[in-house]
Amino acid sequence: MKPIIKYPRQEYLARFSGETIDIGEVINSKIPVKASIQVDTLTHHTLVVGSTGSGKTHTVSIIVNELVRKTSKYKVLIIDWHGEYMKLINRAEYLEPRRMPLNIIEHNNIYEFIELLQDSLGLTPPQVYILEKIFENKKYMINNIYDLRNVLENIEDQGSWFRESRLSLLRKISPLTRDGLREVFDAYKDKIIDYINICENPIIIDASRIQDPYIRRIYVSILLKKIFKEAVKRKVWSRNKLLVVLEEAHNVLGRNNYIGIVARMLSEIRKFGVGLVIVSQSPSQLVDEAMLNTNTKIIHSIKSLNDLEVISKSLYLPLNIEKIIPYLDVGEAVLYTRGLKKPVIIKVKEI
Ligand SMILES: Nc1ncnc2c1ncn2[C@@H]1O[C@H](COP(=O)(O)OP(=O)(O)OP(=O)(O)O)[C@@H](O)[C@H]1O
Repeated sequence: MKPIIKYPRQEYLARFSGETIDIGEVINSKIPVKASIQVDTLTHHTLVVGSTGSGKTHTVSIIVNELVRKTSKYKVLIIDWHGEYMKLINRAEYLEPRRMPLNIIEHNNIYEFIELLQDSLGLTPPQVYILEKIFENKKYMINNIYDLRNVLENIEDQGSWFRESRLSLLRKISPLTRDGLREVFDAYKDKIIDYINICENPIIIDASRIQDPYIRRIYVSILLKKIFKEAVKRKVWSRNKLLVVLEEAHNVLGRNNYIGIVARMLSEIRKFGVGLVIVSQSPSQLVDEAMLNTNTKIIHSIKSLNDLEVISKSLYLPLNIEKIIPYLDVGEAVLYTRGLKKPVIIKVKEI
């Protein structure tokens, strides 16, 4: 049973510059005040955490809807892990992954592709070696994942270690070539960047349509890599910014299973106008970069001691706020963002 909790009388000391979006109200403040986030802060990344059912998806939807209502400066892409956003986002463009297929083998970026497979499929050094040798050999014309599978099936073994590693590599790659995935991983050219640029409304990519979470993770990682690389290479979102919502972020930014290229880009990507909203149930499972590189933090109710400890340490939370976090009601959260002197407890508004 929830104990009776006395919320502290809150002093709201804020100094914002530029445009802001309102996401709710400060609870128990001396005078009624809106809980706001500076629009410019969004490219400095946002972390939204909380136990299941605490209100994360709802809060992210409010941020997106308010942002789109307030300014046309941002494009929005939601990578929807569980397919929860469609009904919550105003005027969203909804896409299944097979309508946004990815060209996963890019010859000018082959080592990055191998690294990404290494992280997402858990490849061993011999398996990485085999992939490098295959791609370095001009004899093989590999344009898609099916060509790669063919080469792996037919390449001559150079000893027993090679055979063993080749076969287990084949077992890891084969799920990507299953029926129904051809449209997802076999694009001649990626359409995602052009689509983001022409689309006026928030885009939701419903990753949950890829049923196997192992393959979903690979799709999401490759999608993020494409967006980040494009931002760095062409500075496409330097003026028109892009907000990317990454649900269930521990799947690609998990402490023990992160995708290296995505984690590394967290600190860099803001310079190129891309802001991430990292959403997860468990902050303690996330790589340190996710805590360090997020300027805005929204913490819904958290029950686990490990998670509480990570949050308290990174925000220097005062004890009277820290001890309330496990008992916050659905939709209530601790907000800390640039422009606020100290974290405040808020009630996120209804949709
Ligand atoms: N601020 C709010 N005002 C009113 N209702 C809310 C608010 N926040 C969340 N809810 C309701 O609480 C329920 C759970 O919210 P939500 O799905 O956002 O939680 P969650 O943390 O994303 O859960 P999960 O981790 O399971 O996806 C939903 O029915 C939602 O409509």
